Amino acid sequence: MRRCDVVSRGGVVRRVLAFAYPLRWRFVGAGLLAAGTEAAGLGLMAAATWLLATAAGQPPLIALSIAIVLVRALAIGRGVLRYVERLASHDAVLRMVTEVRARIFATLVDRPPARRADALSRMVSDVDAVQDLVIRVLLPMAAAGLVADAAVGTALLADPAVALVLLAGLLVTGVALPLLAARLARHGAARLAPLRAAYAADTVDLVHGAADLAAFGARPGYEARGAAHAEELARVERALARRSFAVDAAATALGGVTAMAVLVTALSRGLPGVWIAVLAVATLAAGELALSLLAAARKGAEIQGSLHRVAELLDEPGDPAAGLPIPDGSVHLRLRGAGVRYRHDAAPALHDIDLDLPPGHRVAIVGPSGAGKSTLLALLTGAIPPDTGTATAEPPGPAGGGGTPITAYDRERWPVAVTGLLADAHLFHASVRDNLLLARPGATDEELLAACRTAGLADWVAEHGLDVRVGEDGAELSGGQRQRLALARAVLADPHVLLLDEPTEGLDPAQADAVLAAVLADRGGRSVVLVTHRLTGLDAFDEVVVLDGGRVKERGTQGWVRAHGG
Ligand SMILES: Nc1ncnc2c1ncn2[C@@H]1O[C@H](COP(=O)(O)OP(=O)(O)OP(=O)(O)O)[C@@H](O)[C@H]1O
Repeated sequence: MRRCDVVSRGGVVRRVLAFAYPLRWRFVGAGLLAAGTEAAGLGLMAAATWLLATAAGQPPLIALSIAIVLVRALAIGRGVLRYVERLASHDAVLRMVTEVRARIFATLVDRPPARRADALSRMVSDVDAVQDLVIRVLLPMAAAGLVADAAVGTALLADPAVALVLLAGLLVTGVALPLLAARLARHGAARLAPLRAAYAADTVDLVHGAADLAAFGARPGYEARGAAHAEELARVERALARRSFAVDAAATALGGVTAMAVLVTALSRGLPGVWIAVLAVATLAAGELALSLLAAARKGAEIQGSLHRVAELLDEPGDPAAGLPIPDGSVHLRLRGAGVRYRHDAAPALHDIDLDLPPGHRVAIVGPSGAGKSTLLALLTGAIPPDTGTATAEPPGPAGGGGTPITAYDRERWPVAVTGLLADAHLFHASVRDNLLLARPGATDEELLAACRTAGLADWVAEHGLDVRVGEDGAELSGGQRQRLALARAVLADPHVLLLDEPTEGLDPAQADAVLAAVLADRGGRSVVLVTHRLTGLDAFDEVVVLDGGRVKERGTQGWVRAHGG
C-alpha cells in the first residue's frame, strides 16, 4: 500500500512536470542560479573564516587582498544571484502554470456542468500547488543537492575521513530529517483537513445563513459550534507545530554535532589549522542549508492532495472534435434504459428510464422532490451522459441503428435543438434586454417583447423598459418577476424541444395556468418537456410520466391525468 502511494506520488509529479519539459533550459538555468546562490553563501563563510584565521599570521598582502575582494564579491554576488534566480525561476514557473491552467480550463469546459462546479472551485488553489512544487520544493532540493555534493567534494580534496564525516552528517540532516518532516506533515495534513473543512463550513453557514439564524434564534448555537471547531483546530495545530519545531531543533543540533565531528576528525588527521577552521565553519553553513530542505519536504507533503487533483484533471481526455451538426427543423429524442449515478456510493438518481420524444410530442414529468426530474432534463440537454443505457437524438424518422448519443452533437449549438428553463436559472447582473438576448443574440425588440408577453411580464416591462437592470441574480426583481424573465428567455430561445423545469414556480395557481397555456400556445406544434409538481393544466400533454426514486412509477396519457384528478 505504502509502496503504491510512493509510486503514484512519483507518477503525479511526473505528470505535472511534463508541462515543464518545453521550458527545461529555463528551469536548468534557474536551478544553477539557485545552487550558485547557496554556493556563494557557503563560499562567503569559508573565505571569511580563512581571512580571520590567517590575518593574525600576517600572510602576504596579495593573499589578504585577494581574500578581501573574494569576500566582498561573494557577499554582493549572493544577493545579485538570489535576485536573478527569483526572476528566472518565477518567470519559468509562471509560463508553465499558464499552460497547466489553460489545459485544465479546457478540460473543465468540456465537463458536464453538473460535475464541473467542484473542480472549478478548486482549480485556482490546486494549480498554485504546481507553482509551489517547482519554486519551494524541487528548486531548493536541487540547489541543496548540488551544493552538498560540492561541499563533500571539496572536503574530499582536504581529507577523505573528514569528507566521510561531513557526508554522514548531511545524510542525516539533509535526507533522514526531511523525510521525517514530510511524514509528520502528511500525517498533520490528514488530521487538519477535516477540521478545516468543518470550520470553513461553519463560517459559510454563519455568513450566508445569518438572516435565517437570527430569524430562528439559532445563532448562538452555531457560533458555539464554530468556536468549538476553531478551538479543536488550534489545539491540533499547536501539537503539530510542537513536533515540527522539535525536528527543526534536532536539525540545528545535528548541524552543530556534524561541525564538531568534522573539527575533531580534521584535528586528529593533522590538517593545517586554517583548513580546520574553514571546514568546520563551512560544515555549519551546509547544515543551515539542510534546514531549507525541511521546509521543502513539508511543503511537498502539504501539496500532495492538490497535485493529485491537478493530475486527475490533466488526465481527463480533451474534446477530440467539435461534434456533429444539429439536425435542421426538429429532432427525435430517445432515452432507452437510461440511468444516472452521481456518486458511486449513492443510489442512482435515475434508473432504467425509457422515453420517446418524436417531434411535436409533449411530455409532463411529475414526481416528488428528489425523484430525478431535473436529472432527466439534464440527460436531454446533454449536460450529463447516461451512465447506463442511451440518450440519443436524430432527425425525425425511424430509429436507425443504435442512435446518435446526444453528447456527440456540437455542444455549443445543441441548445438550438434542446434547451429551456432549467432548475435554478441564473439571471445576470445586467439589463432585462441583455438577459433575454443571451438566448437569441440577434432578436429584435418586438421579439423580446413578444417573449415577455408570453411569460406574463409584458406589463412590468412596459412600465420599466427593457434596459432596466435586474441586480445580481435578479435581486432587484420579485420572485415571480425573476421566474417570468427566466421563462421569457427560454421562450425566446425557441429550440426544437423546449424544456421547462417548474416554469411557474412562485406564481399563484391562476397565473401559473395562464402562463403555461400561453407558453404552450406559443410553441404551436413543437415539442415540450414539462417538469411539474401540479397535475393541473396537463390536458394538452400527450404523455405524463410519474417518477419516484429515480424510476418510472406510472405513465399515462391525458385520460390518466383526468383519472388522477388533474
Ligand atoms: N449534482 C448532484 N450531485 C449529486 N447528487 C445529485 C446531484 N443532483 C441531484 N442529485 C441527487 O439526485 C437525485 C435526483 O435529483 P433531481 O434534482 O433530479 O430531483 P428532482 O426530481 O428534480 O427534485 P426537485 O423536484 O426537488 O427539483 C436526488 O437524490 C439528488 O440528491
